[in-house]
Amino acid sequence: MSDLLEFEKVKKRFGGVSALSGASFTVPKGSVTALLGANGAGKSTALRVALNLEKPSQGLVRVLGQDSRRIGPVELRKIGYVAEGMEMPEWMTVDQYLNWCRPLYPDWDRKLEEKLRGIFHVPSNRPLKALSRGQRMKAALLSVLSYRPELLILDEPFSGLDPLVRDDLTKSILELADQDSWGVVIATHDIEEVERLADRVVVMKLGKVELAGDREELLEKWRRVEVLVTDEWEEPARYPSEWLNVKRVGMVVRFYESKYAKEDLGEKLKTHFPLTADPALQRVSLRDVLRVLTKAGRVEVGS
Ligand SMILES: Nc1ncnc2c1ncn2[C@@H]1O[C@H](COP(=O)(O)OP(=O)(O)OP(=O)(O)O)[C@@H](O)[C@H]1O
Repeated sequence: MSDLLEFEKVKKRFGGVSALSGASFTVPKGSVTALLGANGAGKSTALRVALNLEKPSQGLVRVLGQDSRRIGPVELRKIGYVAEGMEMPEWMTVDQYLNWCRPLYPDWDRKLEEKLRGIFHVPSNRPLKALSRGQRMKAALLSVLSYRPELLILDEPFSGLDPLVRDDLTKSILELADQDSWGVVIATHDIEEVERLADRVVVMKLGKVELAGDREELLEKWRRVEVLVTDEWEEPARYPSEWLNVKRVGMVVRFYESKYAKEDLGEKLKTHFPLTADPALQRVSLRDVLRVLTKAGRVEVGS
């Protein structure tokens, strides 16, 4: 099994609301997959279906190779789930909470727990209800990372946290991701976090997957192109549909090529800019790709 999580044409309806409308994507072993999309795109629902907190109305979700509707304690011991605003036993102190969690997980790694405590500095004798948002998130992550889950499912874990806390959390996750053959799926609006953490992206829109794949492969297909035109140049009636956000400012035409292949782009440039010299090509960031696609109405990512 190389995919820890597989969604096959999954639909989920809540009464008249379609939260998932045929979503398909995978989270392979060894990957950190970011689940992106505007508010209401279906990210949390997808993760809840994966955890069997909701049943799919149609389609199939496999989690660690099992139909999500059949997963039970055995699988759940290998899955870590942390979501913003998740319920925790508020009256327990962090120490009591970890003491309570430890025997539930045969793979609990005491050394790793100590190491993470050293990094996170969560006040151990304070009840969970008295912790700040960041401290709560750290306590929650501590309680799942310590049993080295095969699949870590995070729903908006960093929203509203200060940059230093986010750094701590990101580092700990990446450290684990390096060591083990495990996988992470993280629903987020935070593109910066995605750029640092994820090697795969899945972008959802209205319950469907609009774009999915390896981050580097995706970025390799994109270039920002700048062409210097002359007075004789006549603007073509149409540009190739894979050229997005085409703009002319003075004698410069700029656009984003979204299906970059060196020779192919050379040919297209010759056709549309026959008289011009070498164009300037630049690689782009994931943030740019998502911004341009959002503008073109292809996807929505939110903030
Ligand atoms: N229990 C529910 N009952 C009714 N509708 C729901 C329920 N859960 C989710 N929905 C609806 O399903 C759609 C998808 O919601 P979901 O929470 O999965 O989106 P999301 O991508 O996680 O959004 P956000 O980024 O705002 O967290 C929304 O229209 C939401 O209102």
